[in-house]
Parts: sequence; structure tokens; C-alpha cells
Amino acid sequence: MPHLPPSARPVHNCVHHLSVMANESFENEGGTGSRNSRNTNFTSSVDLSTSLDSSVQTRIFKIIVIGDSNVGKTCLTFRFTGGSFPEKTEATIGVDFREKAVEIEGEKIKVQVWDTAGQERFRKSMVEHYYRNVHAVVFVYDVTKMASFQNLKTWIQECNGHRVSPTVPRVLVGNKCDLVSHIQVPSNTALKFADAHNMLLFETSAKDPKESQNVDSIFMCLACRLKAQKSLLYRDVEREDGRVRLSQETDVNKSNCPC
Ligand SMILES: Nc1nc2c(ncn2[C@@H]2O[C@H](COP(=O)(O)OP(=O)(O)OP(=O)(O)O)[C@@H](O)[C@H]2O)c(=O)[nH]1
Ligand SMILES: [Mg+2]
Repeated sequence: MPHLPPSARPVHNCVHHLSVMANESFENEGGTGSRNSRNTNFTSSVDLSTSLDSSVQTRIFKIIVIGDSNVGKTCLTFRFTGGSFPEKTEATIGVDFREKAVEIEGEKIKVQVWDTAGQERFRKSMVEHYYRNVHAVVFVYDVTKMASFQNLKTWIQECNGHRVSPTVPRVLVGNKCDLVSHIQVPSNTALKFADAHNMLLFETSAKDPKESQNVDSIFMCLACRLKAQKSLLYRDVEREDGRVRLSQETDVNKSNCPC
């Protein structure tokens, strides 16, 4: 089980439920900004170069969680952002939007988790929004339900069909490992599948409190990777227009990503 480095610690969390989508990736002291959003709380709009101009802006990483209905997507996102297992959940309609502020290597980052609906009838009108400007994808299956593992192919196809770049990190999560005597998906089968699709595999339980650090690791691992990737992007911007100066280079190998 991966452990979090001291520099990748959660510092704050909050939860929003959205009926419309916000899809930009920055926040400053005046509030979160968004393009193409009908939510009046999300009004400003900046591009990458603007977001680099101010040191008070907080970067936001958009991570979507997808998979069959009932696999535990809501419970996993709740565990990460709220630190507990919800007593009762209902099928997600559209998307629930949660976020948590974390600090990675001295930078405060907002991890914005999009908890999507697994049921087709609750998701079909929203699918385009899920994938727009996504930074990372979490595919979830239920280790006690083979069908949810077999359906991953369909979820991956959908993701690819929405032009999600191959450079967008993806992880695979087998949930409900606490139900030991009901496990249907062997670890080695899941591992082969994850390897074949260039994903890390996490087997965990949103329910078991002893697994909470492992659940955190799923999202922190992605956040660390994204932070490293974005640092590379910043260097590219610097080369192109000469406006951005970074005092040190960061790359994936030098970061202290928990995975
Ligand atoms: N035993 C066990 N039950 C879990 C776990 N995670 C979720 N559940 C249960 O599984 C059921 C479905 O969980 P949800 O998180 O609502 O599932 P979902 O994937 O969000 O479902 P949709 O919103 O319909 O897509 C609920 O009854 C949860 O209590 C887990 O780790 N262990
Ligand atoms: Mg749900």
C-alpha cells in the first residue's frame, strides 16, 4: 500500500453538488474561474499565461471518477474529500462535485473530484462535460462483481472516444476489498489489465477505515503526477514566450509522488 510523503498532506476540504458543469483549472482570491459555465459563482475566465502571472492563484486539477453504478464511486470520493464513509448513498444523478485542497511540495493545489453517475439514464446528457478539460481519470470496479470489471473496456472506450489525451494519467481502482469472502476479481487478473492499459492498480475499500490512507493515495498520486507534468508545461511556456521564470526544474522522476 503506498504511503503519502509528508509533503503531500491534505489541508482542507469542501463539497459542492453541481447541476451544471465548471471546467477551468485555476482559482484566485476572488473565487474559482470557469469557462462555459452557467453557474454565476464561476464567472471569470483566464488562460494559462494569465494564471501564471499571479502567485496567489491556486491551481485546480480536475479528476473524474467513472465506472458501473454501485461500485462505490461516491463512497470513494466521499472518503477522500470528507474523510469518512457515508452511511447511506443514492445513485448519483449527473455529477457530484467535491474538492479538497492539498499541499504538495509547498504548493497549495485544489483537487476537484467529479463523482459521475454510473447509470446510463442519469449520465447521458452530461458525458461531454465530464471529459472536457479533464486532467486525470479514475476507473472504478467492484472486486466482488466480475461484470463491473468486464465493463471497464466500455468505460475506457468511452473515455478514448471523447479525445482524452493519452498523456492524461489514468488509474484503476478495485473497491470493496473489505468483502473478502465475496471477491470475484483476482488481483493478478486486475494487474494484467492495468498493465495492458498503462494504469496503476489500487485495490482498496472506501468502507474500511484502515484503508483510508490508501484511498487518499489514489488521488494524491494523480495530483503529484499532474503537478510534475504541469511544471514541465510551465518550462515549455517559458521557452516559448520568455515570460515565465522558474527557479527550479521539476519532472516526474524528481517529484516525491506517493506511487
Ligand atoms: N462493503 C462495501 N460497500 C461499499 C464500499 N463502497 C461502497 N459500498 C456500498 O456500495 C453501494 C454503492 O455505493 P456508491 O458509492 O453509491 O456507488 P456509485 O458507484 O457511486 O453508484 P452510482 O452513483 O449509481 O454510479 C452503497 O450501498 C455503499 O454503501 C466498500 O468499500 N465496501
Ligand atoms: Mg454515485
